[in-house]
Amino acid sequence: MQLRLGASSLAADHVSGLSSRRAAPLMCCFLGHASGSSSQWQAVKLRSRRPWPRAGAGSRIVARAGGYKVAILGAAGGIGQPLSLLIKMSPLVSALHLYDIVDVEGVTADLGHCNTPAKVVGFTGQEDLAGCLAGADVVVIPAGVPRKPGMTRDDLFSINAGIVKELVEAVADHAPGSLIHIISNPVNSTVPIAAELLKQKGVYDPRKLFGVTTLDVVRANTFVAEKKNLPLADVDVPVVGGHAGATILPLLSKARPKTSFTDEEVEELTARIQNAGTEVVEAKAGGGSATLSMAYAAARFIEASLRGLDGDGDVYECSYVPSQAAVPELPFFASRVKLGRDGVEEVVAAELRGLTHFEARALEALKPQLKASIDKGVAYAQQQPAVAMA
Ligand SMILES: NC(=O)c1ccc[n+]([C@@H]2O[C@H](COP(=O)([O-])OP(=O)(O)OC[C@H]3O[C@@H](n4cnc5c(N)ncnc54)[C@H](O)[C@@H]3O)[C@@H](O)[C@H]2O)c1
Ligand SMILES: O=C(O)C[C@H](O)C(=O)O
Repeated sequence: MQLRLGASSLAADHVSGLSSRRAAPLMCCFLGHASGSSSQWQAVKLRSRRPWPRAGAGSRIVARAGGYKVAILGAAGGIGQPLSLLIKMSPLVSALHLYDIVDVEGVTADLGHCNTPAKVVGFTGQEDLAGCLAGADVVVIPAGVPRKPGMTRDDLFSINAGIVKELVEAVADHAPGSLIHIISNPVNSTVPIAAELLKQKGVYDPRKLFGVTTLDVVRANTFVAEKKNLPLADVDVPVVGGHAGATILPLLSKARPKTSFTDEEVEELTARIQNAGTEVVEAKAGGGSATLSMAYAAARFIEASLRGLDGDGDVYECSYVPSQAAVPELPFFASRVKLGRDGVEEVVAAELRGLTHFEARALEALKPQLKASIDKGVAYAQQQPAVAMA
């Protein structure tokens, strides 16, 4: 049984009591306690559906049944804590390593009392990074400062670039084969920074580097379901481009189920999805940015990645990845990707075909902004001397 958080989730069907692996998958969320035996987990069946796109004839689930090690860097923060809890609940995870520069001991002790199988170990201070990262299958980086009202994500660059640099260099040294999920903003620049640093260290595998943009999809699904009065679990809206303002491009014309929108609805929904982060920043009034919805979204993306590693042949999520398959002039772009045993197996570039006039115009408009953020990240990393960790 697997913890499933995403609309495009597909996993072992005994959660739902379905007898056939070919049966339509269910989106479930887990409630309450887990006794240590995964069969005792409670699942809420929200709906039964097949994710986009349809499974190919050869798709199948070959479960390694978990045993994965996930490391979370920045685990004591606003995102890190609820994310750690959600990952502690995943039966796919046997080891959960938590790293932060503060407060990690308390978080580790607290989480360690949950009777789910993953063993939680806390690490703090640079000298502990090696132990935290050794053998990690997935490394998640939510470390960094969040926005306050009036700031853009790019305003975080000067602080977060250095944090991401330090942590990615440690991943290169101690967990070079892991999948790396970057949450720290500005994602449009921090992912290019990571790519350059991994190249400098000689361990770059573009299939294994991800900017986490799942929250944009989660928001788009929620807002579209509300607007069109659709069952939440039915809705799947691809969001492409990047993760800041106008670079966030929801493709409403490609939403599932097929839905028609007026021009006003497209404009209103697109603007809401693009500004949703700011909506939360303003509502928190200086208390930070999205943490709970972000933890939910990151858990969904981690779970999808683990299912890919585990051999599930039908896992798709949107993510900001190093690939020019979708837009040749942009070396990083958020697309729907197929996740497999080695990370990205395929970038679904076809999704950018047949866009509406509105979407095509928005895509053209976002390119200079996204390119500038990519170039800024690359330039930063190229000016940095690489540091080997002990
Ligand atoms: N990708 C997205 O969709 C998305 C969504 C929400 C927030 N974010 C970003 O995530 C980041 C974190 O947000 P938050 O609300 O959790 O912030 P937070 O301040 O609550 O937590 C950040 C944590 O990082 C830790 N940290 C700082 N420097 C570190 C280092 N060198 N090594 C390890 N840990 C370190 C801090 O101690 C803190 O615990 C921000 O940059 C925010 O903009 C991204
Ligand atoms: O808006 C932010 O600064 C945080 C995050 O990128 C979000 O989209 O919520």
